[in-house]
Amino acid sequence: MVRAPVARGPYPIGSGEIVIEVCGLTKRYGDVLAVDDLTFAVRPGEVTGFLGPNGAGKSTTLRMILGLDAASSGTATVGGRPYAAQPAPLKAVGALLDAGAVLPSRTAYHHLLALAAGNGISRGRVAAVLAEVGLDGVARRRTGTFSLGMRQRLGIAAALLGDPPALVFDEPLNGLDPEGIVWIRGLMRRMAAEGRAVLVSSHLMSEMALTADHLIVIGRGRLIADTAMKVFIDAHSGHEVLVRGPQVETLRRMLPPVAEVRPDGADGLVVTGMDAAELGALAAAGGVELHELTPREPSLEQVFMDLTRDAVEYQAEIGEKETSR
Ligand SMILES: Nc1ncnc2c1ncn2[C@@H]1O[C@H](COP(=O)(O)OP(=O)(O)OP(=O)(O)O)[C@@H](O)[C@H]1O
Repeated sequence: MVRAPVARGPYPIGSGEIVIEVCGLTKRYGDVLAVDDLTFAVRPGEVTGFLGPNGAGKSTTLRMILGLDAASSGTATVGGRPYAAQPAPLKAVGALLDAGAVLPSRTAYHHLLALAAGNGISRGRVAAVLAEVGLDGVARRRTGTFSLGMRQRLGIAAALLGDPPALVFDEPLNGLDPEGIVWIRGLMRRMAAEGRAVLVSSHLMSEMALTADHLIVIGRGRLIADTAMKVFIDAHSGHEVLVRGPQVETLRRMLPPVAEVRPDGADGLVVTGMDAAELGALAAAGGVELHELTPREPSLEQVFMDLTRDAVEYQAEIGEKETSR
């Protein structure tokens, strides 16, 4: 399938080219299988949401992509090479993993300048990325005085320093105020529109629904879903109708076999397999009095929780065993 270009930018867009590729990736920590035979690809021009409950293996996967942890087996590559084989890593992939990992006595400018010098990046890029993240006014301040939101912006400036075609963000919205959240969402969208591949982890579906074009869901280190966000939303929305009234039992007996039904309180039914118009018409034809007829969409958060329930229960069991020791 040929994908339409989403915007002009310095990177190839819509070619379907894979920028980050994970193949059979596995990581064991002693008895813990943190990442289990994971395979997925991150494409340019898209924000790919990397979603999973706490402990699912997201950070471990990102750390292996970035060469910070060695895989037990399998491979993770950026632009076709493992991170360790990148001639200029900051020019291949920019990452925001831990916004706190900055010397507090250094100014923002000198922090970025040291990174640039170590990676063969020009001094001019430092000023450019400080402006991009809105820190140019505080460039000469020590980072120890920065708020979490400012440290997060500095971490993103560092990620952008090498103007890389791939960006990796681990839970970048954690702890941010609403303004910071809106800003990072906008930045991720902008980076993708420029043609970069953006991989961003989160444990909240609601965040991803607003930001990501593509979704990779993991649980217990394993792949659960790898799908376009639109396909995911379409597949999981608009299938329930709540019906209320004094004669819902009569309506229940009139329903065709395609309808599935469960009670909701004494006078309500939740019907799947028929839309509100079909149900309303059926009730009218049968002379059934209705007091409510409401299409309901399960929240994406609910769908995500259903998808990953087994993984979460597994984690809870482990937790219980550990605490009962
Ligand atoms: N250095 C380590 N040593 C031992 N076990 C580890 C180590 N790092 C991670 N783990 C375990 O690997 C599993 C996956 O952890 P990971 O941090 O990758 O998950 P996550 O999806 O990023 O979770 P969260 O959303 O809580 O950050 C967990 O069971 C965790 O306890």
